[in-house]
Amino acid sequence: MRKICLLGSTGSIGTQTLDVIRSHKEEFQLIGLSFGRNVALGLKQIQEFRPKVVCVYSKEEANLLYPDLPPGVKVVYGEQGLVEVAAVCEADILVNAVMGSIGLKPTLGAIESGKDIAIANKETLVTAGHLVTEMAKKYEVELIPVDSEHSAIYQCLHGDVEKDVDRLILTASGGSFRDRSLSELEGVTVEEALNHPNWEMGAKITIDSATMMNKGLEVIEARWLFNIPYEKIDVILHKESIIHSMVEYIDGSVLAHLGTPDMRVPIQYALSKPKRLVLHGGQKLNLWEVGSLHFEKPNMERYRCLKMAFEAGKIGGSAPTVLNAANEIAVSEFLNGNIPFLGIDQLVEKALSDHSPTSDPSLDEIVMIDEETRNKIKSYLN
Ligand SMILES: NC(=O)C1=CN([C@@H]2O[C@H](COP(=O)(O)OP(=O)(O)OC[C@H]3O[C@@H](n4cnc5c(N)ncnc54)[C@H](OP(=O)(O)O)[C@@H]3O)[C@@H](O)[C@H]2O)C=CC1
Ligand SMILES: CC(=O)[C@@H](O)[C@H](O)COP(=O)(O)O
Ligand SMILES: [Mn+2]
Repeated sequence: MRKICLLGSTGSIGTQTLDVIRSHKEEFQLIGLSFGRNVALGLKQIQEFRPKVVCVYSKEEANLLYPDLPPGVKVVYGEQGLVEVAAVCEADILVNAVMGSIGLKPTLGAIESGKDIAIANKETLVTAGHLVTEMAKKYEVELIPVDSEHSAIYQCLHGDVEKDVDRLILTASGGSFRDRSLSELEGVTVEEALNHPNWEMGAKITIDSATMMNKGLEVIEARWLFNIPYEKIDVILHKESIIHSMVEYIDGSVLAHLGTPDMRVPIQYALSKPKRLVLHGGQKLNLWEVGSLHFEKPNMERYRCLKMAFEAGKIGGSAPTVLNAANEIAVSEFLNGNIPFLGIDQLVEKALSDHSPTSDPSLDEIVMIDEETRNKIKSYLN
């Protein structure tokens, strides 16, 4: 029985993780969970799964929970609470499915307490990949990818990444505006941007897919998860999202992972690997129905966020921290209707050009630079 702690239980990845746990009760037990402000859903989850410890956004949400809380459930809150639930609870594995760099400290805390990390929360690896991977090595825990592309690569990897692999090839759907030119993006609405062609996901990642910042963050995520240089990471447009990513070996062989777009597959594999379990309610891939698959080289001038992510990744140090923090705020401003869609990459570009990167930043430096960047973006808007 694998004991699981889940951060971000009310979100897209969180609810699908609970589906997996629910459908394999003989394999998995939920020990701790966290959510933010969705008390109504969070309470139902607590009543169903009876975790020992729960973290919510603030004291306000904790107070809303108390009257209906089953006996024996401990409630904590805030950033410190997230670290506590991730580190203290007696789980074997942490599923980190919160959105944003708020996931960094709980990840480090869980690693220090010896838990493996099933990581969906890519922003944590983007903002501080060097710290997370160093610490995982030190405490001998595994970082297991949940992101579909990285899970695909993980499943295609055999042998020595350094010696045998020529390239990782990340597939990209192109997002909601893939059939429009840059000039056609002026005035697009939040609703249009949230209409992803292949995946149903949380709002922030859906906007990231539309700007292709998602793929940029995934390039940086791949660099850290697989300890591979940027020169060996490529992105290819593949509009069907059937091939989830590929590994090209030095002998020219390319291994790919295919499947219908369903995040429960990589979530379940991260929890059960190397064992494979039946995906209850899943749809098998029917290639006759799919018919053909398409591939295209992305135009870096069209997908400026992807270009900036490659550049920031190659600069390294604190540059990816700035890229990520600026993007988190810019996306939230777009979702709140305060800036146009095309304002997102402009704000990220400005934040990067105003920053002098520090090499090998410490945790304190990362936290400071992340906060400074968020404030800077808000000041540009004022
Ligand atoms: N959705 C997907 O298919 C994929 C997602 N990912 C990655 O997984 C992560 C989660 O994505 P997704 O599930 O789509 O996101 P959602 O927005 O759907 O869910 C986010 C979860 O995090 C909680 N949360 C958000 N902010 C805070 C905070 N400040 N403090 C505590 N909890 C918080 C939310 O709580 P509440 O709603 O209760 O406020 C919710 O439970 C992201 O990093 C994303 O990039 C990666 C691959 C695929
Ligand atoms: C499901 C998943 O892993 C997402 O990150 C997905 O890849 C988004 O799709 P695109 O970024 O390719 O549009
Ligand atoms: Mn992905």
